[in-house]
Amino acid sequence: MKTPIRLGTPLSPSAIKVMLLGSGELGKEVIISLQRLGVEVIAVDRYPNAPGQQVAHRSHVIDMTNGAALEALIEREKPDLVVPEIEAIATETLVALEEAGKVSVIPTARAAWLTMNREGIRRLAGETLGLPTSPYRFANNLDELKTGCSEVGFPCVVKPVMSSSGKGQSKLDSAADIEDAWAYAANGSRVNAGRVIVEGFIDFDYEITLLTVRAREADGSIATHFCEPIGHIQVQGDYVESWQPHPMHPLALSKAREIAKKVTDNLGGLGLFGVELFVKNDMVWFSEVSPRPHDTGMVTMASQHQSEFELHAKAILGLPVNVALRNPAASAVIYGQHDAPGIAFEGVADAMRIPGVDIRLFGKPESFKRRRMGVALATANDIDDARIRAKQAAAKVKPVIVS
Ligand SMILES: Nc1ncnc2c1ncn2[C@@H]1O[C@H](COP(=O)(O)OP(=O)(O)OP(=O)(O)O)[C@@H](O)[C@H]1O
Ligand SMILES: NCC(=O)N[C@@H]1O[C@H](COP(=O)([O-])[O-])[C@@H](O)[C@H]1O
Ligand SMILES: [Mg+2]
Repeated sequence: MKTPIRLGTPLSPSAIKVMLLGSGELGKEVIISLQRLGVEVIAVDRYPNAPGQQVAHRSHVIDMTNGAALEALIEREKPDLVVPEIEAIATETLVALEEAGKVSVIPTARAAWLTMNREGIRRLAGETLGLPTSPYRFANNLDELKTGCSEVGFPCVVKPVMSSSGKGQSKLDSAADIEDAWAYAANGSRVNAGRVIVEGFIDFDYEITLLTVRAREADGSIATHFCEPIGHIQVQGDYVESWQPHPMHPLALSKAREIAKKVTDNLGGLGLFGVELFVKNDMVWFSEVSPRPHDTGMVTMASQHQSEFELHAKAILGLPVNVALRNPAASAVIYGQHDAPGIAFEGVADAMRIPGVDIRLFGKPESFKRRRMGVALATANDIDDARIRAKQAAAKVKPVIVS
């Protein structure tokens, strides 16, 4: 199916219909951007009233890892574009539907399939493209994990091959940690328990997300655009703070862009990618890539003229993009802090009184202690001040249980 270049009227025969597979906080912002262009949006997730479903034209709740259920929904809705928003999708079904010419997947069904599984993208990057990565092994059981750890060496990091936001991930300092890591990975896996990657630990100076956009040019070709690097801090494999622009040595920046270009060229299609890289001096390692907006990229809602969500929406529709920075900014995560449905948030006004601060609350129907429920955004003259403001603002927002 060709990329639409003519926009329509939603809920009419001229409508451009886009189906989001996954409708969390990232999808919600993509949907808002699509809505602004009069696109008809169908939001799908595994539970009702997901953030993006609250702002879409209509929504469906299905098990997106069930290929038959996914195919039936796509056949029924006949979207022009299918936009994966999470990894845990029956991506082999998307590959088959795309091959049959029944649907167009963003950026491509193959990209969604390869990046759903750490093995797919790691072998592509490390073995096919020859990009620098941490040393790695895969394991299907405890014995294989023991062998893998001894080959990779300590410290190392064990992760389920299918998981995100640090779920099931642990750092191992010695062989004494292997059994716990295996059990933890089996619990944290989103789709299939039982296969893990063990990666050598990279003692990086800092890590970045390089948002990379493949967008249509006036002559019909596809050009690659790089946003300014986003620096971030992760705790237990989950992002807690990000900022843009992260200053980089020119050589490291050019290596980062070269890696991002190689991997996104191979994945192909149109849209925004979050390329995760580790940096030490002028050495750069590829870590992983999301063929979609990235959680650390929420900072772009405050830092860029066009946020990563607007860039994704525009690029997938075949429209031109502007990746320019507007001003330095930072983001800090607001966790639920309680296990409860329908929580409330106090202190939002106090947070917003900090100069340059804005708050986003995602509207997730149920809170968990470590579930991301909102984000504080802050602009400033430099990233240090922006980070201070964002963290202060996030700390002022108090999730409370409503009895
Ligand atoms: N090999 C490694 N060496 C050093 N740090 C690592 C390594 N692998 C992961 N980490 C740390 O853990 C974080 C999360 O890892 P990774 O991105 O692989 O997990 P994830 O579950 O895919 O997270 P997300 O879905 O949020 O991107 C990294 O951003 C980095 O801070
Ligand atoms: N690192 C990936 C990431 O941040 N994905 C974002 O989190 C949502 C799931 O949140 P939940 O687990 O709270 O439902 C996803 O739908 C996506 O928006
Ligand atoms: Mg990651």
